[in-house]
Amino acid sequence: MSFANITTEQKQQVLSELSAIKADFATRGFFPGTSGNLSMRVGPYSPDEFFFAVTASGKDKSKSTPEDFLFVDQNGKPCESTTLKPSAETVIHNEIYRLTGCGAIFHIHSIFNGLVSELFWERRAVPVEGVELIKGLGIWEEEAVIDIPILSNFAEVPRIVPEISERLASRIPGILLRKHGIYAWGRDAFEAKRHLEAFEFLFEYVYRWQLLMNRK
Ligand SMILES: CSCCC(=O)C(=O)COP(=O)(O)O
Ligand SMILES: [Zn+2]
Repeated sequence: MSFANITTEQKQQVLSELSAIKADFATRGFFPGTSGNLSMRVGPYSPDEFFFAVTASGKDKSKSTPEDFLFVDQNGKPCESTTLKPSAETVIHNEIYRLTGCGAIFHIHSIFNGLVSELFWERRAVPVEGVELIKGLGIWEEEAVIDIPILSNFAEVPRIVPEISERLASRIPGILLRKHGIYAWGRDAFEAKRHLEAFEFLFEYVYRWQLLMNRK
């Protein structure tokens, strides 16, 4: 199966879903200073061969243009001739697709995800206990207790990749990079968006709970 076998309709469907999510996230202030990146897979999947649309690097993600996305392969190489550069963090998307076979991955930077990543850095995970919105991550047990993994962040993005396979926890659909941002994924864009929103809610909840507990 090569990229040439993927139909124009399949590609258009992915681009239109991603554009809608990008516009929605932009109105919510999820892309400060051009940060963040989004991707969605298209066509069949095997860990050795897959294709996805990803945001172009360094763009103002609150703007909608015909140059917002490009298609890349499992090595992060563009599938079509283009002058666009894929997100500088495409290698992270590649590794998450390779390990999980998921259908979409969304990454944003926020004050709360940055703060909790530092607050809980020593334990390398953000603990969340019994908060209802854990169900938004697809974990339905009563009073669930979860640990959201925090990974090292490096300016040289490929250095982040080895830790992903070491730390990715099967039931938690996301990883937090220290003082950087959250990567959330799902079977499709709907699920990845629900996971991202649930993570962001839980990060703010945990942060505020810590403040309450530690007030004098
Ligand atoms: C300007 S934010 C620093 C890069 C980053 O963390 C990010 O999410 C955006 O990078 P991209 O190459 O995807 O635009
Ligand atoms: Zn980032």
